[in-house]
Amino acid sequence: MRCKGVMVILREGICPGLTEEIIKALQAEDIRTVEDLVSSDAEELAQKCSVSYKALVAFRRVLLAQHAAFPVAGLDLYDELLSSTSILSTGNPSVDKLLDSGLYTGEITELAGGPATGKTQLCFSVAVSIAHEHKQNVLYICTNGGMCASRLLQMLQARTVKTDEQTYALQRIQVFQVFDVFSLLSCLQHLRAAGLQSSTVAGGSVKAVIVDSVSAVLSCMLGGKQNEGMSLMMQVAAELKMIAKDFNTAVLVTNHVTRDGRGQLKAGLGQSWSHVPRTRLLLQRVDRPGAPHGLRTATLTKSSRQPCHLMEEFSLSQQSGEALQSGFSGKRKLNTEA
Ligand SMILES: Nc1ncnc2c1ncn2[C@@H]1O[C@H](COP(=O)(O)OP(=O)(O)OP(=O)(O)O)[C@@H](O)[C@H]1O
Repeated sequence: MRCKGVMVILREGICPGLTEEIIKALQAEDIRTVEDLVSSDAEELAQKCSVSYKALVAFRRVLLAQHAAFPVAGLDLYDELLSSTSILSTGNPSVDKLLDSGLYTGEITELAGGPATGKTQLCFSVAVSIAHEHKQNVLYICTNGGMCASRLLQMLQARTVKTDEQTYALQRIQVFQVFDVFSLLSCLQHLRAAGLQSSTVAGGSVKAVIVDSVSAVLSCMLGGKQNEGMSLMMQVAAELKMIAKDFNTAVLVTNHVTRDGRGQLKAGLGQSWSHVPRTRLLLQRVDRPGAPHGLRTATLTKSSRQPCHLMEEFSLSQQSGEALQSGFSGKRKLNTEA
């Protein structure tokens, strides 16, 4: 069951008939808040503080109506969650395996990795997969000038030869170019205020919001003595969380990486940001001799569903239904710390 507002202090005027005298009598029995009153045994309390049982029950009914949300059974809440959550394929089977089938709506997922590790290619793959396979809208916010429409089309062409299907899919991907944190924030605020809908030309709902990359506009604002960068970062985080929750949308962000004290790779933007994404994948290049050029690893470094440190290898040319060049993809255990 869920309740809200029950920590309200009992005071005169809060409920008809609840006089100062009665409040004092209740306080003498350690009943100080609405929560205390509604969770007490009315019969016992009536005897202890000489207030009529009928009056106490009436107070409880009024106060519950005023201060508590309609109670909902846990099972109903769970059913609601199941029916409203969608799992969206990323278009990359190896990455889907790590994410326990794909991106979950209502959550923020992060791709962290160094330069050219395939973050943008994977974002393209997600956009194409959602627009073409799921026939849903995607809002793609590009902060680093990395948007490449011809690459999106190339991925679509690998999925369908029908030009009208390619056109519809491209229409479902709305691209926003921003170049600093202020324009990112105002873009997110505008999209949220508009209910994510006004921006879609193809109709239908928005299933994913992609920000490639958050670190490109945030990392330059952090550090030094000023707290402004941290405050802006947490505002961006709050907007993304609200978008994910309020519109039941999958949010995908990309981040750079740094090294910790032991030289291990870790996602950038520091401790405060590290709590923002619910799931994080670390992308890395594969440099072993003879490895194909586009071979990458994805390692699960944060997850509430799967064991962390699971790793998959994949080829960048394998995205969104493209032909698999490397010829393998396998799950492994990695011995590094998140
Ligand atoms: N059509 C393609 N097929 C296969 N690989 C490609 C294709 N187009 C680009 N690439 C490769 O993708 C890599 C770049 O990946 P991407 O731009 O996704 O990296 P990134 O992690 O976003 O990097 P950055 O942080 O620098 O933006 C390059 O190595 C490039 O060779």
